[in-house]
Amino acid sequence: MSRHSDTEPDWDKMRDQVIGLGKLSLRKNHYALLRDHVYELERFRELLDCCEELILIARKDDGRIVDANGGACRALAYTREELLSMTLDMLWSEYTQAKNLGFANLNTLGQDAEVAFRHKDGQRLILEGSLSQQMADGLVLVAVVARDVTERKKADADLRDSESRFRSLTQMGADWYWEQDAEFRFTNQTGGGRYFEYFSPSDPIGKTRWEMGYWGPAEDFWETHRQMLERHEPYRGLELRRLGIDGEVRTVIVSGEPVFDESGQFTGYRGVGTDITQSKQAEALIWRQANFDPLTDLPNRRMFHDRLLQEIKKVNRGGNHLVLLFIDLDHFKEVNDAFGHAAGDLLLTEAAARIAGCVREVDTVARLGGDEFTVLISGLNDINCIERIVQDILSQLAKPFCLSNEVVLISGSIGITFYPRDAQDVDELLRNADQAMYVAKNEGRNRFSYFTPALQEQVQKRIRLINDLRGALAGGQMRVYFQAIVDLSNGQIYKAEALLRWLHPLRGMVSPAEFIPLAEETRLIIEIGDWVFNESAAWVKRWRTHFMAHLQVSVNQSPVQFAKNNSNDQWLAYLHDQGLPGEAIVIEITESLLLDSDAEVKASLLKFRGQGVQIAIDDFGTGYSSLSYLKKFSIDYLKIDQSFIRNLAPGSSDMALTEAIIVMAHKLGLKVIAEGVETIEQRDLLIGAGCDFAQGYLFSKPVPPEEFELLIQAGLKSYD
Ligand SMILES: Nc1nc2c(ncn2[C@@H]2O[C@H](COP(=O)(O)OP(=O)(O)OP(=O)(O)O)[C@@H](O)[C@H]2O)c(=O)[nH]1
Repeated sequence: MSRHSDTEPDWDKMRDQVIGLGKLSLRKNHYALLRDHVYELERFRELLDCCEELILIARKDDGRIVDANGGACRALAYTREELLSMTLDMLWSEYTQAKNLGFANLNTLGQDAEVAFRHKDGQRLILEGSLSQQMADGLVLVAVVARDVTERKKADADLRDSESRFRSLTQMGADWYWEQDAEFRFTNQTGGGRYFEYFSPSDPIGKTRWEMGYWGPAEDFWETHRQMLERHEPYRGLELRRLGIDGEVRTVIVSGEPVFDESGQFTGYRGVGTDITQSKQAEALIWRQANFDPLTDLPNRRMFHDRLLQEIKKVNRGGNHLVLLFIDLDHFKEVNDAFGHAAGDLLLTEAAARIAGCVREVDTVARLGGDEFTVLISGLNDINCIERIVQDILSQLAKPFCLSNEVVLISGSIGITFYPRDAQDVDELLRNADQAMYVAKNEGRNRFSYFTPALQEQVQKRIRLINDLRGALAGGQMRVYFQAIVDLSNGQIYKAEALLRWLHPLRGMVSPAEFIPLAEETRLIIEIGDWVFNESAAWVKRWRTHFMAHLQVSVNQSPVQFAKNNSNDQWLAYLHDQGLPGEAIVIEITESLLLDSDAEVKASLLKFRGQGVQIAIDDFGTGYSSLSYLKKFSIDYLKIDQSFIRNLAPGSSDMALTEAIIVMAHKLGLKVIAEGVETIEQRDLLIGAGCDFAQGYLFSKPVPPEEFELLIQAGLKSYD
């Protein structure tokens, strides 16, 4: 142990503080020299403690730590005392292994190496530094001088990770990343998938964007864009197009932002690009499908509506007249029925082309659906030339259509309306054109009709009537009248026809000719027809029970009612409920029903007949008067139309026709009823011709059921 005074240092203590070798090499008799060394060492020690690097000295053999500086204490969170009580492998788990390998697994002894130490709290610290061996007093010491690079390594790894993520994402996706210098020339481009293969040269490096064949949405686009670049402004979603080597235009979206260095100096732009060609194409396809008719390639109803609206706005801003033509092909259904839907399609396509050929490019020809087309003609100074255009369309449509192996003749009916003369808005204009077209149809087809104020009045009246008709049944305004049908052999009432009457609260009696077509069109006839049937059945039941056991009532059934599947079943069920036999009822149908007939109509008629209900053909002679179906559908009665009876005179053609019908019907086993018999002469001629039954004013007008009942009771006064 050494002695010491106040002025003299405590050598024993100092000796302990001297780094590493001090303790072993200290000699007291070298005091003066030593004192200088000690001061020097103390300063050195302080310096080493302050430095951020870790310094650890340990015995190589057992790894015991013999010295540690302040940097080591701070980095590892141990006090110096703690460290001096530890071995190196407690901090560095691979120490023993590294030592056994002669530290060969470290880069090289004495050079920068990277080792993992353990922090006091268990965390892993990456140290980068050197490892050296020293000899002191016969001992081999290992000196670790290192820096804690954990944070830096982590930041490097994060950066590498994020770069690799970015790289793999840009490689995988169709988007790309680009950089430009201060002259807006590309310096880098990454990603883009196959996009750049569409262009030659595909490499943009060294070029500006406008040198690469892109074009923008407007003619002066590049000028404006370059001005913006010069102002170093960011941009988003710039849509550009470029022609690819495959001849297809490709669309890209580009976004960019200016880049500045640390001194605030502008160094260029960087940004991203996306090829949106496919989505643009899909968008265009969807738009086309939504706005064009796929069969004829003409604008469809929706597009037509838009264009009509635009044209109306132009007229409202002071433009010329606007003309709307509504074209419907005549009897087009027959083309489908006779030659098939595919042939119908061919005809529609050809008709579309012919119509389009009659008007200017600027006019809109559209297909609203089915065989309906519209033409919008705007900016006309002289509206008189419309008739020439319409005539041209009609004659083009009337020319033969060659469909595969067939030559088909067809025609069209056209309605014409003017804006603003005929309507206030799109819907009204279209509706009026449609109405005018219907007038052309009703007047015989293959012609045109203008929409006129009278027509407008007619249309409004029609709309009012339809509205009133909707409430007529519930409002108790409907009546069933009965007209007697007499047996011409004895003048007795044998049957009656049930006839619908509408007693309008304001207009009085509305003619069936006026409201029945409307009821059919609106399908109100189904409900009304059921009511007529039920009423008729109820009355005939009463009359059969009290007055005339064999009385039959005929009820008219329109094709619309036939089209409703279960109408007939319902009627038969009602008869059954009333306890009435089928023979009490005759169903009157028109020839056209049989002409258009399908298997369902036939089945339906057979079902009636199966229940004893008889079938009569109404208005015979006015339609096709085809004989074949009379047999095919097992018809019971023919009703000769009153137009033949009206002019019945000996030797007249109507007389000849009437006689022929009667003979033919009898040969086929059918009975004949003459309609509209008004005079005794007509009656006698019919008796002479062998007609079975007759109805008409001569015998009785259609009368309310109560009156008809009196008729049955009283017998027919006019028959004598
Ligand atoms: N081939 C074909 N037929 C169609 C198409 N769309 C609708 N139709 C048919 O076109 C027909 C249109 O008939 P309508 O206009 O009602 O009647 P029409 O026979 O022309 O008789 P009128 O118009 O009274 O002269 C219907 O039979 C539809 O089934 C289509 O795209 N292709």
